[in-house]
Amino acid sequence: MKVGVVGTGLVGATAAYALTLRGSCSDLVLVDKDPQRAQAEAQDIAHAAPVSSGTRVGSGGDAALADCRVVVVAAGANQQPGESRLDLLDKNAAIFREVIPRVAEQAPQAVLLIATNPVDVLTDLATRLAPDHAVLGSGTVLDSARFRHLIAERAGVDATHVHGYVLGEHGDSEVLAWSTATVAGLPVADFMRARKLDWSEAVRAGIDAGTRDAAAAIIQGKRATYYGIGAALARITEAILGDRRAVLTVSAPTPHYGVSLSLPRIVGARGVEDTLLPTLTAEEQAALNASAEVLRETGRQLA
Ligand SMILES: NC(=O)C1=CN([C@@H]2O[C@H](COP(=O)(O)OP(=O)(O)OC[C@H]3O[C@@H](n4cnc5c(N)ncnc54)[C@H](O)[C@@H]3O)[C@@H](O)[C@H]2O)C=CC1
Ligand SMILES: CC(=O)C(=O)O
Repeated sequence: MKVGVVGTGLVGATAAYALTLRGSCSDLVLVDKDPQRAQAEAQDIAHAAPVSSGTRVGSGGDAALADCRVVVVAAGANQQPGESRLDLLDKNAAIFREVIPRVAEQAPQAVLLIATNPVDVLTDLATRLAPDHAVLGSGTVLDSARFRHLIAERAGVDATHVHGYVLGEHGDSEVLAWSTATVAGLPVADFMRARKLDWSEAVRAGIDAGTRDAAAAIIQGKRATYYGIGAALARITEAILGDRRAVLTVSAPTPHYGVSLSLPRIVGARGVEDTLLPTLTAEEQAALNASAEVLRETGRQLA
């Protein structure tokens, strides 16, 4: 149950911390182009292990990734205030062309879990660079969590009892699939009506903006996001290690759309085990088609 994290900046280190606190794996190895950074993060996180899970945490070069079952890739630049995720494409694609073949060689059995942005386009690229590996991206797992959190606040219930999927790009064109949203098993609109809670257009618009613009707002306030994605990466990793068949909106190559994007998928030992096609309204489906086109167009710029 060994996991590697490549790129131990804010996202990679926070994912490693979450994996350690949750006891997701027995061994964790941190790798970065700055070995001192990886070593220092590993030391710091290792000090959380005796008071949490006992996970063995270390660092090393690429060779330390041998025997990993999952490698989380969070290497690369993050957004500056005002930048979109797609603006990161050129620099992070260059990093991936260098990093992914090395990771694939050192960790031949690993599922590669991509976090670096733009995550959908880089999931496609990593799939091409590591054709013998299972590859998936964190996709909209984080966005779906943001969506659920905001609905839960309005509904006044525990967010773990709220479900709902964000589909398509992890980015500006993402689709909040309201028709999939439920609270305690009820369609969200029915729940709100039954509880006499405000479910006006303005409330829904606020949830849309709060989900779609969350990253920009957090980056404006503290320059980066990392706690939400750290927990999401730990959750996806656990689904793979434990063959949990968890339903998560991860990103993966999707022949129907000709690109990697997020749909609800069953995640297990081989990464994506199956893809679910939710019944969407005509409006949601049109928005998903448009989101796929944004990603296809961005992918063409890369080719
Ligand atoms: N998928 C998602 O939902 C999210 C994705 N991200 C993305 O995660 C990525 C990382 O973000 P942060 O950790 O905030 O950035 P950061 O700048 O804190 O860390 C990036 C790390 O990558 C390392 N790195 C760069 N080139 C490398 C190479 N060739 N080999 C190994 N390591 C290398 C750097 O040394 C640095 O430690 C960004 O692309 C960011 O946009 C961030 C939040 C959410
Ligand atoms: C930065 C980013 O992709 C996010 O927080 O959603």
